[in-house]
Parts: sequence; structure tokens; C-alpha cells
Amino acid sequence: MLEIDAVTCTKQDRCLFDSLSFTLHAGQIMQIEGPNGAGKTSLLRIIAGFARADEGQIRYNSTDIRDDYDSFAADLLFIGHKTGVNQQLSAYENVQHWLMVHGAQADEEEVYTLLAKLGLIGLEDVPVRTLSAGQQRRVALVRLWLNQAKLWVLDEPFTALDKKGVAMLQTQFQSHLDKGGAILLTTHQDLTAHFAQLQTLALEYRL
Ligand SMILES: Nc1ncnc2c1ncn2[C@@H]1O[C@H](COP(=O)(O)OP(=O)(O)OP(=O)(O)O)[C@@H](O)[C@H]1O
Repeated sequence: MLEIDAVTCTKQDRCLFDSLSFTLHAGQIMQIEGPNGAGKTSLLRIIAGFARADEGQIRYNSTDIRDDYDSFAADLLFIGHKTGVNQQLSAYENVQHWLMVHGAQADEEEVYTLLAKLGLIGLEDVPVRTLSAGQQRRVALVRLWLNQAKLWVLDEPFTALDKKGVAMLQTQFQSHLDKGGAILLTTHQDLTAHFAQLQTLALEYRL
């Protein structure tokens, strides 16, 4: 599904990674680990096509993502450190916005059921900026339940979630993998007990 081929990235005269290669197949989850500043976010942004590698190629279904970015983007769900939630809008309004952007359909009852599942009922009409950090993260993650994208690229998705939130997210990951999706994520959470098919990639802090 996704091939990272000899990718090199240098920032501020420091080589973060050099000639990095790996493959992610349908049904697989890969965790990128490493200390602060190692280059995890930089790698995710290159893979998502938001930044250019100094060298190397990212292929999706055997095609360089730059040759057919629209098809790649249609299959990609990226949730970064900055979660992409509109802070001025309510959770409900954010969901309506994402549905429109992704051309997805969900009736009002489905939206409310999802918001209830994520513990956001009673909070769905207030501006997101007034919610707690964990509640804001839950709003950002609603997209994982709404989206048909096959490839999820997620930067620290567990940040600020409580234990129940972490468990719910892991269950949703498994459901995505079972349907043939693939997940690439950074997290400091130990996922080894939860995903038999977990692959890990450790980036070192290079001087
Ligand atoms: N836009 C940029 N311009 C210059 N340097 C950058 C830029 N983005 C990242 N860097 C540098 O690249 C290095 C790697 O940053 P990156 O955010 O990829 O690390 P990370 O492994 O995700 O770290 P963390 O665990 O703290 O989130 C850092 O030293 C950072 O200062």
C-alpha cells in the first residue's frame, strides 16, 4: 500500500534520517518511536505530502504520491499535532464541516450517536475552545469514525486522552485494520499488547 523508499531529511543542518525505507501493507499498523526532536513529525509530514524529502520517494499503490496527489489525498486521513479542529465552532459544527469536506453522509441521529460514543453529548453546542484538552482531542478524533480513508497518519493521537479514551481509540484502530486499512502513527504509548501486527520504527536523535 505505502512504500517509503530511501527518504532523507535534513533540518537546520542536521540529518534527521538518511535513506530510510519501509513498507506498510493493508491491515498493518506501524508505530514510529524516538526521542523529542528525532524527526517523527517531519517524517509523517513528508509521507502525507505536506513537506518534501531531500531525497527519496513516497509511493502509494506503486505510484509516486506527487504524480497523483489527488488520488492519494482521497485515501489519506492525516491528524497532526495541531488537530485541525476549528476552535470557534462547536463539536457538532466541526463534524458537519468535515462531512461536507469529505463528501460523506451522516444523518443527525448518526452524528449525535457518534458524539455520545465519544463522550461529547451535552458539550456538542459550545465552542471547542471552551472544552478540556482531552475533550478537544476527542472532537479531533471524530474523523476516524466518519472517514472512508484507507491510510491513517496520526501524530500523537492518544495525547490528553483518559484510559477510556485510549481503549476506545485502540478498538477503532483494530476495526480499521480488520477492514483492510493501514495506520502509521507516532505515540509514546506502548501498543505491543494490543496489536499483533504492530511494526515499530525507531528514529534516533542524530547529532
Ligand atoms: N519547519 C522547520 N524548520 C526548521 N526546523 C524544523 C522544522 N520542523 C522541524 N524542525 C526541526 O527538526 C527536528 C525534528 O523535529 P520533529 O518535529 O520532526 O521531531 P519529533 O521527533 O516529532 O519531536 P517531538 O517528539 O518533540 O514531537 C527538530 O530539531 C526541529 O527543530
